[in-house]
Amino acid sequence: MIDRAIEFATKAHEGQFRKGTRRPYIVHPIEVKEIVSTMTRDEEVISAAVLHDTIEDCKGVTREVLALEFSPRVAAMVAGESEDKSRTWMERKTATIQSIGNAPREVQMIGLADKLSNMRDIDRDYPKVGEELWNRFRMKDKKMIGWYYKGVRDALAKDFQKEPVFQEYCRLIRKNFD
Ligand SMILES: Nc1nc2c(ncn2[C@@H]2O[C@H](COP(=O)(O)OP(=O)(O)O)[C@@H](OP(=O)(O)OP(=O)(O)O)[C@H]2O)c(=O)[nH]1
Repeated sequence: MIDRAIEFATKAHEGQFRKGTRRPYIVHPIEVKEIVSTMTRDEEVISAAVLHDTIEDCKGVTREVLALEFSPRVAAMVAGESEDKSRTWMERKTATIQSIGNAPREVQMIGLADKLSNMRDIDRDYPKVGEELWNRFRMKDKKMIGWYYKGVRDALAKDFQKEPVFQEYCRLIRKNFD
């Protein structure tokens, strides 16, 4: 199932790049899969990690499509990672911070892996690009971007304190946002 998910996500994200770069988008879901694999061996969770941005970002991919191609549980996990893009940045990020603390463990794991992968990108790009980096994002304000990543960190702290990937996430936030 994991191989099929990689194939599906590679096709779905074809032609997409990470914001402001020529890095093929698929690099990010693959990294999220690798981070999640350090926390679980559950194939459906690992597959959902690879697929986590397909409903949000890929034309024609819906919860129903993923339920048929993979399983209703995989589809539900990916839907749990998807933001409603008709809402504003502030509304979406506030809703994520409020919901992730009480979300099912697998949705939390994929959410944490997603944010850690983004933090690794920021940690790699910030020294090269400098303050211009924040212009890549919808919310161009470093303070607000930091507010969001810290909100997710605080919501997950009680359940993930002992996970090495959570500790790495906290370290990268301190390094780049404190
Ligand atoms: N750090 C980083 N992020 C990039 C890059 N390319 C794309 N992204 C994506 O950008 C999103 C954050 O961008 P914003 O402009 O702040 O927010 P938005 O797309 O949700 O409106 C993240 O999506 P998300 O995971 O759906 O949302 P989030 O919950 O992490 O904000 C992240 O995966 C990149 O090169 N570096």
